[in-house]
Amino acid sequence: MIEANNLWKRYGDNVVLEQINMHVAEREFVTMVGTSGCGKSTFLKMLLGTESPSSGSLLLDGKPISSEPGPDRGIVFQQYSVFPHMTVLENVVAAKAFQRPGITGYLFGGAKKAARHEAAEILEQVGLSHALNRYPHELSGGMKQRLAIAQALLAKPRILLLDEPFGALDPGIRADMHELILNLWREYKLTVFMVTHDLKEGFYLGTRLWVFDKLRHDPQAPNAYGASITYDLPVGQLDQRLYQEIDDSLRPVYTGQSEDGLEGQP
Ligand SMILES: Nc1ncnc2c1ncn2[C@@H]1O[C@H](COP(=O)(O)OP(=O)(O)OP(=O)(O)O)[C@@H](O)[C@H]1O
Repeated sequence: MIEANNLWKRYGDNVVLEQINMHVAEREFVTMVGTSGCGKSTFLKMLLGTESPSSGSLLLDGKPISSEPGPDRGIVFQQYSVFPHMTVLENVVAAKAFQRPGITGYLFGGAKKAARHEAAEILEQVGLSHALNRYPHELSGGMKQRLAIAQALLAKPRILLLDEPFGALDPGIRADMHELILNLWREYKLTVFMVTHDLKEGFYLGTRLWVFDKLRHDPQAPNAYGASITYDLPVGQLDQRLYQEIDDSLRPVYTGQSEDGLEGQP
């Protein structure tokens, strides 16, 4: 469904990503980890279509991903991206209105009624039916992310892009969100790409885990080389030593070597 062929991304002299090659089939759940600034969000933005490759190709169904976000792709960010002056229901109805090409964001009559009905249905699926008339400031962090997920799902996307969506949530709430996202992934038959800083979360949620890291590094010119996908693992095959190796590679000071034991097991 999605493939990258020798994909590179540069911002001026800063090589962010290099030599990315991958194939992802429909309905996979890819989790992505890597040190801060290594280009994970940039990669998601290329999948969304708001950034484009500097060279190489990124294809969806064999065609280059268009430079506009399309209804087949929805995204949820870590920062809550909802309209503060609208209720939960209005937020989702507004997301629906903005989906219509060439429209200013207003719906009238029958279209508005249908949108409200659809919005209420999707809000029930994400567990917010009791909060339709609340404003975002009256919601918890987890509830705000449920709302953002509802907005992203509204267009019935095939691909859901998640950029650390649970990074700001407490562990208990995160566990609830994990169950929600796994249920939605199955129910909506989604293909998911999710960035996380939490390796355990990556292994728990994904069918496949990618680690982004630099294959080559020049201390004199830190921007000369970009990150690639250094591990591409089917998640069912977790090995303690490998887990530790990846965990070590995600620490701020990357030594490249991991000779120590198996402390900090998942
Ligand atoms: N629009 C832009 N213009 C110039 N440089 C950019 C732009 N967007 C990102 N970058 C640079 O690209 C690099 C990768 O950024 P990106 O946000 O993709 O990293 P990340 O792996 O998602 O980081 P984090 O885990 O901290 O969120 C950084 O050096 C960043 O400064």
